[in-house]
Parts: sequence; structure tokens; C-alpha cells
Amino acid sequence: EEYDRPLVKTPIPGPHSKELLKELSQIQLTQSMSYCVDYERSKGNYIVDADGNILLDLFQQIASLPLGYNHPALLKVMQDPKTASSFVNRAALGLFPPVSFLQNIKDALLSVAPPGLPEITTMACGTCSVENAFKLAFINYMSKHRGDPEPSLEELNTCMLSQSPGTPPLTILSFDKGFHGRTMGALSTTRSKAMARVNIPVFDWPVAPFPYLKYPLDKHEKENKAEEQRCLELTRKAIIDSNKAGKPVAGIIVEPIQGEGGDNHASVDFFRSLRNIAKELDVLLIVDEVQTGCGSTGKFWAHEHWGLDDPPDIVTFAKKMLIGGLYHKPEIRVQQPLRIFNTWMGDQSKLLLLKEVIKVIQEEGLLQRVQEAGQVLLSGLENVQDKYPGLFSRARGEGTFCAIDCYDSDVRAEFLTRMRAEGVELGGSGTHSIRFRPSLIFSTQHADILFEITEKVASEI
Ligand SMILES: Cc1ncc(COP(=O)(O)O)c(CNc2csc(C(=O)O)c2)c1O
Repeated sequence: EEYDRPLVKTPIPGPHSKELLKELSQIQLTQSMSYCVDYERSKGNYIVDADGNILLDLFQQIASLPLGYNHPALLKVMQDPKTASSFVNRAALGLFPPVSFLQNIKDALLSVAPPGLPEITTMACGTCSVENAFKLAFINYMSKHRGDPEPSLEELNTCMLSQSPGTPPLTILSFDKGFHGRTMGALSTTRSKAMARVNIPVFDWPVAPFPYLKYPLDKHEKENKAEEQRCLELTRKAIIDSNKAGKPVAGIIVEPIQGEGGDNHASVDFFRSLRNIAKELDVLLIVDEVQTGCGSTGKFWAHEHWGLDDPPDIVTFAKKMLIGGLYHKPEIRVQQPLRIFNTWMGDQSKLLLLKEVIKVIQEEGLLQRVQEAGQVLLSGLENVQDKYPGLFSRARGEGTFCAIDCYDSDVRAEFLTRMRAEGVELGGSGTHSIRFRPSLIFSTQHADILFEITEKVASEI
């Protein structure tokens, strides 16, 4: 059971949050912190802050809570004495896997593997999953072009001097406004905000535009088709040009929906064509499902909407999956140990929680609930934009992975601040979009509360 509705008693952040953040600012930057949270009292769709304010949370820790706060099924895992050892003994999974490792991987990860991708490597977060997906692509490219999975002696020597052929000038093609993480390789393919990239030396890898669609989609079919065609042609050209310039493209990375760069969508045809381009140019297709994965688009994996005959080569995940990792085709498994590797390789305790998450999704039919609640959410957003055309536009979404544009970033900031003051936690995406990232237990009654509060706020702005 959770709370019936939001209850805001103080300004947010309240006095206790302010005091805690002030102390914390002695040891680290706290500007990104909105308020401190009482994680014991937070329940389901509702987050409770340090001052007892109860908010309907449609952002859910940057879209990383699958079942909201303190779900009983997850708390039950913690009460099981058998699981304590998994939480206190963090295994180096690449060296000393627990006896239960394969069973847990089967139950938690292989049971929901994307179609056609039966192999998996676990990781700790989305960024390190993406970094290792790139390495998988590079290692594969070299093995394939060498005709031998084993690196040559010349490669082993020259790589220590950062020289070719051991250190190859390979690249990853990514899309403008994409987000794939903030470490140097992932950051080379992340272009959502300048502040995430500035002053960091990144790789100068090829980039292509991602479609910017006009809404409603059914009223702009011709223009949107042309926009997608333009992007596909520039993608193909960027790869061919990079190959010709002696910087071979080993992989393409794409999000099914660009979750940081402005909730940018593209059609099934766009992604099916992208898959064909990757195949034609012999480039691995990496689908980054860190934000879209684990159900919020109404299918377990967002790319399942594309109905691909030939699956992606690699799918990265994290956030709602509670652990990071990458699924991949068997033929691209690296042959040598300790090349795709780090100390922990994720965390076995998260697999025990994820097993329960998947059971709850199946037993409570949460994918169906996401589809139903998503329709109510999207049509509610369409009503809001119809009623307040000066404030909102481009309502869009797949499942509950929805967004709406504000007139500009100032209106967005004002709207988010007022919504929080009225007890609804939302996030921004890109320069002026609002993103909805409720957990999978979000239902139509939460949508009713959302739109009741949205009406109040929109009428006051
Ligand atoms: C599509 C996609 N790919 C990779 C990542 C990186 O995952 P983490 O390393 O943050 O777990 C993310 C993380 N999302 C994210 C949202 S805000 C943010 C940030 O660092 O500002 C990161 C993602 O959305």
C-alpha cells in the first residue's frame, strides 16, 4: 500500500533538507541535489522528503526504480537469511563466481533476454556497459579483419606505445543529442549537454543527426518520412566517409528513444532501415536500452517494437534492471579472458532483487498496465497541450515513457518548480522538454492526480 495523494507542508527543499545539504556542501558540490529523501517512508509511486513532504514521483531516480519505493517483494528478499551473504560478500564475478551465479543469471537476465541475444556480461552501471560494448565492437572488428581472434605480436608490442596496428584508429558512429555515459569513450558519443563534455579530451568519432519529428505524427507523415530519410542518408554517408578516411566504423550506437537529449523518437521504419545500413556496411548495431529498457515503453525492451528480423548485435542495459550489462550475439563473444573485465563485473546481490522484479512484472501483468496507463498519460498530455497551446506542444510517448515540450526552457523551469511545490516530481529532457519516467507500478489513478495538479499549475502560469 502507498499514500493516497501528494501532501506538501513546507517549501521544497524544506528546512531539514536545507540544513543537511548545507552540511554536505562542506565536502562536495550539492547544486544538483533537489532535496534529501526519507527512503524508509517513501512508498510505491510516492517519495517522501526529509521534511515529510509526500510527492508523486514520476521521475523515479532518473528512471531507475522498476517497482517504485520499498516494494514488499523486494523487502522480502532482504529478510531471507540466505541472501545476506550475497549482500555482504561482493564477489569478483569474473574470477570467483558464486555457485548460484548461473542460476541467478538465468532467472534474472536470460529469462528476459532480447530475442536473438542469448549471451550476457554483467556490469555495474550503464556507462561501463556502454564502454565495454564499444570494446566488444573494436575487438571483434580487429579479429574479423585479421582473420584470427588472436592479436599478433606486432599488435601486442605497438599497442603499448599507442601505435597502429595494436592501437587501431577505430570509431563508433553515434547520433547528435544522444546520451551514453560520461567516461571518455561513452562521452565521445554523448551530445546532450555541453557541460558534460567541455574540457574533456574525447574521441573525434563520426556523428549523424537523429530525426526531429513533427507532431501529431498522423498529420506530418510526409515531412517526418523525409526527415528520417535525411538522417539515414547522412548516417550512411558518415560511416562511408569515416571508413574512407582510414577511421573505420566498428559500431553504431543508438537509443530507441533519446531519453536525455529531448525524448526524440523515430519510427519503426527508421530503425529497421538503420539495422539494414549496419548490416550493409558490416558495422555492429549497439542498442542502448539503459533508459528505455525493462518495460516502460510497454514491451520489455523498447527495440522489440521494431520487429527486427535480424536482432541488434549488442544491447546495453542498467537503471531499472538494477544491474548493468550487455546482451550480445554468440558469434561476437571475445575469445580471450580478462579483456572485457573489471573487479566486480556488477553485483550478485542485484540479481536476487532483479529476479523478484521480473516475477512481479509477470505476476502483476505490469507490461499491460504500462500500456494502459501510458495511453491515459499520453492522451492526458494531448489534452493539456490542446488546452494550453501557448505553454505546451509535441506530446509524445511509448508506454509511460512520455514527454511534452514547453514553450521554452524558462517555462519548463517554472512548470517543474510549481509541479514540485504541488507535490509532483518530474524531470527535464533536452532544452525544453518534460520527461515522464514513472515506475512500472504507475496506474491510471496516478495519472488522474497528475492531471488534476497539472491543470492547477498550467492555469496559474
Ligand atoms: C541511454 C543511456 N545510456 C547510458 C547511460 C549511463 O548510465 P549510468 O552510467 O548513468 O548508469 C544513461 C544514463 N542516464 C542518465 C540520465 S541523467 C545522466 C547524467 O549522467 O546526467 C545519466 C542513459 O540514459
